[in-house]
Amino acid sequence: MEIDKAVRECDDRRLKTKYANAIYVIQRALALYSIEEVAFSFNGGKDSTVLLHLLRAGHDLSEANKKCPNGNPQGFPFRTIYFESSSAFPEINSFTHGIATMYSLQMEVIHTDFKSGLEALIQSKSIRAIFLGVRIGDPTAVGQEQFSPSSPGWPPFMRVNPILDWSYRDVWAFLLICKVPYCCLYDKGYTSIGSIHDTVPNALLRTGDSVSGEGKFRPAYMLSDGRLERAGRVKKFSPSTLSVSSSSDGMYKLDFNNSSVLTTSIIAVGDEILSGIVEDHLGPLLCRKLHSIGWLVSKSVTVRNNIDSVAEEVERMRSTNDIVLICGGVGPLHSDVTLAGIAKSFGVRLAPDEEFEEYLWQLIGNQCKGDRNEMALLPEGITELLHHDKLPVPLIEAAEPLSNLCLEFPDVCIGCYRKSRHGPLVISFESKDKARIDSAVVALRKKFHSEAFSEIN
Ligand SMILES: Cc1cc2nc3c(=O)[nH]c(=O)nc-3n(C[C@H](O)[C@H](O)[C@H](O)COP(=O)(O)O)c2cc1C
Ligand SMILES: Nc1ncnc2c1ncn2[C@@H]1O[C@H](COP(=O)(O)OP(=O)(O)OP(=O)(O)O)[C@@H](O)[C@H]1O
Ligand SMILES: [Mg+2]
Repeated sequence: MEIDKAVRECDDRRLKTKYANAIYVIQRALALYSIEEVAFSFNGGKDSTVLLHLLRAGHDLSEANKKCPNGNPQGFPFRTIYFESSSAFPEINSFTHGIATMYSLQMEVIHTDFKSGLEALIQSKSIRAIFLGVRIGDPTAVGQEQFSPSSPGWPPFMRVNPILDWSYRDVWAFLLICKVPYCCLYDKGYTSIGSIHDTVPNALLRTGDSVSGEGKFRPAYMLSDGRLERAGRVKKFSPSTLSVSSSSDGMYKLDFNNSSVLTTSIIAVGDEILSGIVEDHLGPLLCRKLHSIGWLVSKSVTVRNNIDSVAEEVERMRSTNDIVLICGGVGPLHSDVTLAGIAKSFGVRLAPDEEFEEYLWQLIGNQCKGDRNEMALLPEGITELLHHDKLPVPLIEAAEPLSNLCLEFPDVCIGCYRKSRHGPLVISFESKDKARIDSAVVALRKKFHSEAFSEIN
């Protein structure tokens, strides 16, 4: 099967993992439901195009596992449903029908609304599970798992989401590596496609510096920050009221000509700021930058380096702001608890992230003594990481000895911070027992070369 071969032969480790997981979900579904009981919901969008080819591969692999006597089984065996609407883009309609012909899909075109169409399908066709190209980050994915029963009030069926954890980047890596056809709108700057009434090309892909009038757009796969996939969806704002451009300092600029101003809050994390040892320079700098691009900063606070303080503040702020910016405590040191606090406020786990792991691997490779997997933990559900070459993860070598030191001296409060991005790491000790501080300092000195320390007070 060409899809399986293309992915196996590519050198994109992350895509291989995502592919293997998606195939596993498909095969699980095919073990739980007979082929007559499943349907594939196809609408010509990029996510459902990925799913079409995964289903082709997944089915072939299942057949291969069953040692199909004819070798390569022919045809696409899944009932396919397409809710065709007069407000869909003509390019989407013709692509969907063209693909149905090209891959011999048994496609049923439904002209009713989703609920009635699904009701009829379930009653008359004994469908029990439907494959969807829903991904985390889609507004409709909230609360969904790879297997999620339909919502209350919907006809009863299992929603199967094999690409739930795929990022925008994974989708494009797959489509390009497998060299499969996709709808031509994606080559014209569309990055996520709804109806003709709510979808325009993504302004972040506009070529040249003009942000108004007719323009040319780069293809969807050129969008570097997948979190902005839906910037071309204009449900809440009419196209005339919002424009997005990127400025020379790399910040995105949103221009509104009405009163819809983005509200943001800033959280600085750091005991050293609250102890008055270090001044917070980043908060005021961010306030100036955000103000200059027209965002309203409603609050700027500093919290202590502990998971609950971070979680409580994030919880409070995220309900009243469009964007919450948090800085400090995101490194690899034992005192860096910001990510754990964010995870707690969203009620999710910290889980190893393959993309972050790969990034760390490229950054530190074999120098890393600790468990790379453990260092690449991020709140589960993050689908996009922004890469910034000038912001490497520093202090990795210091992380493991310092966390061991904390285990050896649980009664001493050991803090770490830097006064500036490139400044030395300051390690502070606090305890009522001066002798314990002295012992901890001696133990710390043993863990590093003497030249590693510039000053000891
Ligand atoms: C096969 C299928 C099953 C769906 N099941 C549900 C469901 O269980 N619960 C729900 O709220 N919406 C369900 N929807 C609706 C989608 O969540 C969503 O509203 C629809 O895909 C339109 O997305 P858009 O507004 O981004 O274009 C279903 C849609 C389809 C095609
Ligand atoms: N009109 C429709 N007919 C059939 N299935 C649909 C329809 N609309 C949505 N779906 C299902 O819901 C999934 C999620 O839709 P969504 O719009 O997020 O993704 P997409 O259309 O595949 O890609 P894109 O995000 O680029 O628009 C689709 O992949 C498809 O499985
Ligand atoms: Mg779509």
